Amino acid sequence: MAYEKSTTEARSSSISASNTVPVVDFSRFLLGSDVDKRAIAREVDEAFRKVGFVYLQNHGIQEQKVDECFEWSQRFFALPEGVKKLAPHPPGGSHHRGYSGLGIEKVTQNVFEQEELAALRQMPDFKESFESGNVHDQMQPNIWLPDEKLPGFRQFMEAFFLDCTDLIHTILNALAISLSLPPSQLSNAHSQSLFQLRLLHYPSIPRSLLHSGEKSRIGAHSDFGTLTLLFQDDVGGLEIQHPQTGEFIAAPPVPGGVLVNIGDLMMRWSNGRWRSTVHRVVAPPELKGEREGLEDEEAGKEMCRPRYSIPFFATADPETVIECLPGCEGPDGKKEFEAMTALEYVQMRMAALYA
Ligand SMILES: O=C(O)CCC(=O)C(=O)O
Ligand SMILES: [Fe+2]
Repeated sequence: MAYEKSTTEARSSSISASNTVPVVDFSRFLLGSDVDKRAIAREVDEAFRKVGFVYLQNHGIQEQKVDECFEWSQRFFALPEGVKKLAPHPPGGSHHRGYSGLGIEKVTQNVFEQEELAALRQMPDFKESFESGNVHDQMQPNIWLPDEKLPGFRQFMEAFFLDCTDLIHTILNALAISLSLPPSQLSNAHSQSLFQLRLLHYPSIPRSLLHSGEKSRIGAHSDFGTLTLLFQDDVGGLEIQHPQTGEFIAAPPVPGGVLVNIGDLMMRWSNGRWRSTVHRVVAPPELKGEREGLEDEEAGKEMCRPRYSIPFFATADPETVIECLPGCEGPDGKKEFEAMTALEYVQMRMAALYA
């Protein structure tokens, strides 16, 4: 099954994104001189200060591998439900691996009250997901399908995990350089690379259900780790909340680019210097001609295309004490957040996701 490449319509909308979310050519960091590296580190720092998101182009992960990952994702989600459930996500939020079917997860923003969470889960996100992590992660071991159900899937995901891991460590080096810290200081605090590769599938759904709010693709939330990479297909629908105006603005796919954003843990660590920006996935923009030839009634039921995305979540080593990084203090030396370990923080957030 071929992964369909971008349409002209989706490509043209990417122009508006670059007005809001900066696009940075990361090859100058990967291959450039020390002067180039510092310049790019400054650009990334500025993007994270202003928007919390940046598109990196020429990021070093081959486009063909990203395409292949989307193809595997499509193959996985096309399997019968009964097969996908042979790799079940365990109940609860402490072991975040394996397959979650439609309507299991409800992404929430800062809702820890049990009753309120229960109410929100009446309208779960209309998506299914598969999570995998580091092969050395003993706290959250991977949960794979029996290999014969999708031969090659596990091998590919384990390799892609390493590609994404390398990119995360390189971005962390850029961030350390931007703060004039020893270049590997942040990377060293992620030495165990206890990261999470997530395959997401938002099935086709009537547009009207997304518009009316009866169903959602992914509700407004911020990510809770340090950094997230986000690969998206050409469908669109991702929106980020503009930090100044509060308005949600489209963050469509930029061909060949990966979207990178700051999570809550990094926001705390940087004393609020880098923003953990709220984002969501809504109905995608309509393609030209999509409604042509439809009667009004049918048009109302018009289906949104299915969407696939691949987020990769990074977090710091569990024992890392997250307290204001040198150089990030407020004007009067003020630290906004109390120190806590990365583990304490992540456990608090996960518990709210799957109670
Ligand atoms: O599917 C997307 O584009 C966004 C996914 C996301 O924000 C998440 O999984 O945290
Ligand atoms: Fe997210």
